[in-house]
Amino acid sequence: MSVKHNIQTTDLLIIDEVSMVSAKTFNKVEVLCRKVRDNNKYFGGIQVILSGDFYQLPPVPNKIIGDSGSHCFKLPWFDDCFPHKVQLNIIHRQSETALIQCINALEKGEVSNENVAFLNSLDRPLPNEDTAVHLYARNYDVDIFNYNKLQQLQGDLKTYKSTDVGSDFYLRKFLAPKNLGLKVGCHVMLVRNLSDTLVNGLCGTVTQLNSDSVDVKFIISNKLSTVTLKPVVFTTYDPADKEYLAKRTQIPLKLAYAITIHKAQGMSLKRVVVNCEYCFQPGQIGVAVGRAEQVEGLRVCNFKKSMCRKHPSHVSDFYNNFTLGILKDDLSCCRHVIENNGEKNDDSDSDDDDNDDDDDSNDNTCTYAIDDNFNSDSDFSDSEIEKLEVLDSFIETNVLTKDQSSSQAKAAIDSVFNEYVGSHLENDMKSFKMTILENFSIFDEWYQSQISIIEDIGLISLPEGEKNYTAKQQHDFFMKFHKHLNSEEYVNSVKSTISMYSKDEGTSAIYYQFMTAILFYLERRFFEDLPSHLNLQEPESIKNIPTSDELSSPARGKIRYISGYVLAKLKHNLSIKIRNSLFAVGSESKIAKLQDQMNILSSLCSSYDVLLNSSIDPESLEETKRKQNERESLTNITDVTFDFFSKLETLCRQKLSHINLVEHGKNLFSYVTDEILNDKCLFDLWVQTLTSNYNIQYTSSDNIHNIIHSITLSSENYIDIYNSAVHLFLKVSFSQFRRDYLTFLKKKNGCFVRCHLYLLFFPQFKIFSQLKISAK
Ligand SMILES: Nc1ncnc2c1ncn2[C@@H]1O[C@H](COP(=O)(O)OP(=O)(O)OP(=O)(O)O)[C@@H](O)[C@H]1O
Repeated sequence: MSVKHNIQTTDLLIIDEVSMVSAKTFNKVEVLCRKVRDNNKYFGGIQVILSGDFYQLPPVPNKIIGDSGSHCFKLPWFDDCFPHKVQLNIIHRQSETALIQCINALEKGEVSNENVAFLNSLDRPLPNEDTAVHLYARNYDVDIFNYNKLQQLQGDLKTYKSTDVGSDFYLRKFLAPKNLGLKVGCHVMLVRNLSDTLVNGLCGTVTQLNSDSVDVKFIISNKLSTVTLKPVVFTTYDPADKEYLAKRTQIPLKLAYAITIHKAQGMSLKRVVVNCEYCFQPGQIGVAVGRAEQVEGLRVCNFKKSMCRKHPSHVSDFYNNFTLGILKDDLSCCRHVIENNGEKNDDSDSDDDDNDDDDDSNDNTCTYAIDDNFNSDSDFSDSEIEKLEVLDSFIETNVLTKDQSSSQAKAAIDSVFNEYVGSHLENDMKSFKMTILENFSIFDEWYQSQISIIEDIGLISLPEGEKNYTAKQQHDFFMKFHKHLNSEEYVNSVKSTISMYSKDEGTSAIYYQFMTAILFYLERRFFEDLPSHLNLQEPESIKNIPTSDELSSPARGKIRYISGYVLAKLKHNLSIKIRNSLFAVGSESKIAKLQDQMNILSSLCSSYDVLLNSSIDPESLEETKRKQNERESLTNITDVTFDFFSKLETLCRQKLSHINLVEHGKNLFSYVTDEILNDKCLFDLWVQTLTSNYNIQYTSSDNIHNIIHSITLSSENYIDIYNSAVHLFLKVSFSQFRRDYLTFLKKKNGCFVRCHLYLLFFPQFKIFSQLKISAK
């Protein structure tokens, strides 16, 4: 049955676990129902019941589709559409008072010392712990636990390899694994809705492994049934370009000895081990502990009071304003007509009540992303997506026209985005790029207007038909272009365009940077043919470089912050490699090596609260915390690790100098990388750092061969991580140098406009190899 038919014939829609449904998704569902049913009542007149607990897990933000993860009740039309709210006060899953009280406290983030003592008392082995479900915050830990568990199970391992098409970025977000390793008797979970009874999240046991299918025993409606599962297609669809970003064909199963807390929300579990490490969301530990039915079947590991976060105040406000409202017998009170409310709701990207202004700009648009983020799998089958495309005829979308100017605009977006790949702004820029493409016409309008402004400036300053422009003509152009950049008209045009995409002040500055980079891209098109032998005055050395000891606490805090980012990024990359290798044929030694690297990286980090008690430099920690926007869950480095990175920072500042820039031009980055990687003192410090944090693991029963093997492996890993950590840190330093250099030129050099433009046009200082700059 098609999705469209389902929407047209539904009378009552029940949405459970609504705390995890974002405002953006919820809004799209409302618009879709209204448009498909061609009925102007909320949800096209479908009666909607929401159930859930907003003190449980909040929605997962998805930057790729511009979803900030706001709660659905923040939508401006929510109260109008849902006038009746009912609170269920009787708890049936648990009966033990201490447990119930503790779950409530955890969900609200108001944990008392008694609660802490109670939770700590639950860190003991369970009877039959082998049969318990283990809950973790991160997919990585879940996959590793399942991998180890399957290795321990008797029997032959069979690996089902997926068939993949598309980008790795999206492929790794599918719940169905790349390599599905199974043994007869293993515990698995269905990761796809296949029918009314075979639903996403259903657990069972493998009974037979066939060449291209798997037999699984499930309990369905209190009866045991064996089902043969064949591969199905998982897809991620890009509504802006109307194309698939990724497709994976795989048997819709996943090992289920461990699952994420997100996946477990809604379950009741008889025996459960909750691992609190890396819990970062408000309500997350409460949800995990709340899965247990009895204290007897609950183990809680690695709990710390500091992990309990409070929900934002709008959640408690929501409950404080709870009211049943006026309930009419015929329920006509629940079927409002939208027209009466001034067309409040459309499918603009607004996902909270601050964004009402956006509405007119996007009237009647409806795009929908099939979004496979880390805990929610697409429930649409492949053929259903094709059917969904039919809906486009109902809905006037801002679809990209394929005319030339639009494709040029897209090329501009791609080119500018590429400048940020690998930088700390990459994710933000990617998210903005996706947002633009979703609602392309807003950007395109701005883009076309800027083209005509620059063309005007060009025409005035650089007469058509001339082959070589004089220095005066070029100067004239640069000055006018610069004047435009600083004009109120330009600033307002960018601001108003951005405001149609986002109201979040935190991201606006970054988006502003993106739009201005687009302008430089446009300008560059005029100058591709210009002779590039302009003379530059030689600037003085940029600034004095402080030694590690002279660094101020904000500077130390910044080094901690950047190093934390570098290590987090390396850990993330490693976890992707490990997850992709699990169960791949012949990958055991590779996995062991990568896991060792992960342990080494972890040994360089520490949690914020541990650091606060142990660090000799609490001042710089405060600064790091401020830079991390009060988010203590981000990666922090130990004091010993700090010593290494501050030495690295000093070296970077010494090597990234004007003299080296003049000498090495566009090869500056690779020159400095080689120099630093070959610095013996730095490498010595690295080895000291690692050996003081990390011990090579071997047991007393290991023979000498095994011990030497471990040492060799660890030494290789030390070098691998050294290379990647230095390389990434240097990239960050390099972009900082670029910014400092620009500022310097702006202040000190009369030709700053020219430099400024060239520096921005030619990443990696390419232009300097062509310019005649001489060192003193
Ligand atoms: N009225 C009832 N009488 C007896 N048992 C009930 C009743 N309602 C629910 N239960 C039992 O309580 C347990 C929890 O129910 P349910 O999963 O519906 O709660 P929930 O509020 O959705 O929980 P959560 O949101 O934490 O997942 C289940 O085992 C269910 O069978």
